[in-house]
Amino acid sequence: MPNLTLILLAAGSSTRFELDVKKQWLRVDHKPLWQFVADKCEDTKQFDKIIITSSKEDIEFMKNYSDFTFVEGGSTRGESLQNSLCEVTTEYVLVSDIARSCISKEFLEQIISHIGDSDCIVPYLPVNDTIVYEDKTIDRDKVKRVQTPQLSLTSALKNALKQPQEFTDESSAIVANGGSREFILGDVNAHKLTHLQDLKELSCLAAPSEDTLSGTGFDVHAFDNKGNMYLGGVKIDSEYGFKAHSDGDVAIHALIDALLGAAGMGDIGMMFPDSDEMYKGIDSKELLKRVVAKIYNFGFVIVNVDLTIAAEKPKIGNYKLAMRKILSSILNIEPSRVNIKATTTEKLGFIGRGEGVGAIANANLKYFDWTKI
Ligand SMILES: Nc1ccn([C@@H]2O[C@H](COP(=O)(O)OP(=O)(O)OP(=O)(O)O)[C@@H](O)[C@H]2O)c(=O)n1
Ligand SMILES: C[C@](O)(CO)[C@H](O)COP(=O)(O)O
Repeated sequence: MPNLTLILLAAGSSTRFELDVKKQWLRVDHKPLWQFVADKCEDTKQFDKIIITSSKEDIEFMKNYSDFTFVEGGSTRGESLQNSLCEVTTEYVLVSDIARSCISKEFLEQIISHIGDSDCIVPYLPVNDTIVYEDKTIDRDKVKRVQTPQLSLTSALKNALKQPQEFTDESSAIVANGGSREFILGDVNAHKLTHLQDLKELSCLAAPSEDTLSGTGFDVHAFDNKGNMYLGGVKIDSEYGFKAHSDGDVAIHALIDALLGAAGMGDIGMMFPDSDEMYKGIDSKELLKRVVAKIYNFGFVIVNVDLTIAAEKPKIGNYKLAMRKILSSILNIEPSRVNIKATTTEKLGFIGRGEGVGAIANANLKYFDWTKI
């Protein structure tokens, strides 16, 4: 095995992709795109270590999927690279964009076979179109479309990145610092996923699995003799509220846990710790909105939810339709896919004694089907 670390840059915000789902979280069968790429690279058995840079909000969730080394990225590709390089101890480092999702084993091996030939080995594609630069047609044979992965001498890359300016690829930084670069022929399959239409160029990506993922949630809150009462996002006509760190909307809390459960994203306490003053008295609809945004960002769509509110008091019947409407608008699904049920506990237990309210929720998710756009 060469003395080599792989850095996969995946901390971008996917802005130009223009969908709720971040491109790194599109599913290829059941794997997120970033894991699909990383597993494929790992299968080559060429790397001492594989580092994945990721944004702060994605990193904890990524750790649930695999054992790669995860490093928090920065606000630019260059910053993300710098952060990852701190973890590199091998003589050479291969850097690639996670967005170059169809790089093949053969292409990786081809690049690695040039190890030591230069400070940086750079794949490129020739340009076949006429190129006009500032209204002047220039010699296209002198123009190259630079790709990743790029193979660098780690010390040369670390030194090059000490320069103050921002570079769009590794080789430009190394050359600007007086280092050497060798171009090798690139691969059309290393096409970068930037815009939606790029998906058409990435034929290695299998459609997402059609699995339905199901989650449950359960929560209880005791009554408090003061405050407002909210249930299912609706203000209830009541002289008392709930004891809670937030507004105590037990139905939304159960729903959040059902959604997080279906997505494999832990629970409400992990996401919004009740030790955090930031969430004191917070409107639970706000918490639900944040969870829903993450669910869509991470490549899921919500199929339906079903909520049961167990309460001796207050009576829920007159509020069910309002709950259905408000929750469906937050979940971004049809009201018909949000079911609200209410029950008593036949005067049994703390609910029966009228000490508080319990709620159970179920949520079903599917993977966002990017093949249908
Ligand atoms: N702060 C950043 C910005 C980008 N990248 C990574 O660098 C690669 C190239 O960036 P690009 O394809 O432009 O991805 P995004 O930055 O996510 O896209 P956009 O510019 O549309 O937001 C991607 O794999 C991206 O995840 C990164 O690790 N850290
Ligand atoms: C490094 C790179 O992939 C080479 O073409 C490219 O510069 C990075 O992509 P970005 O869109 O500029 O972030």
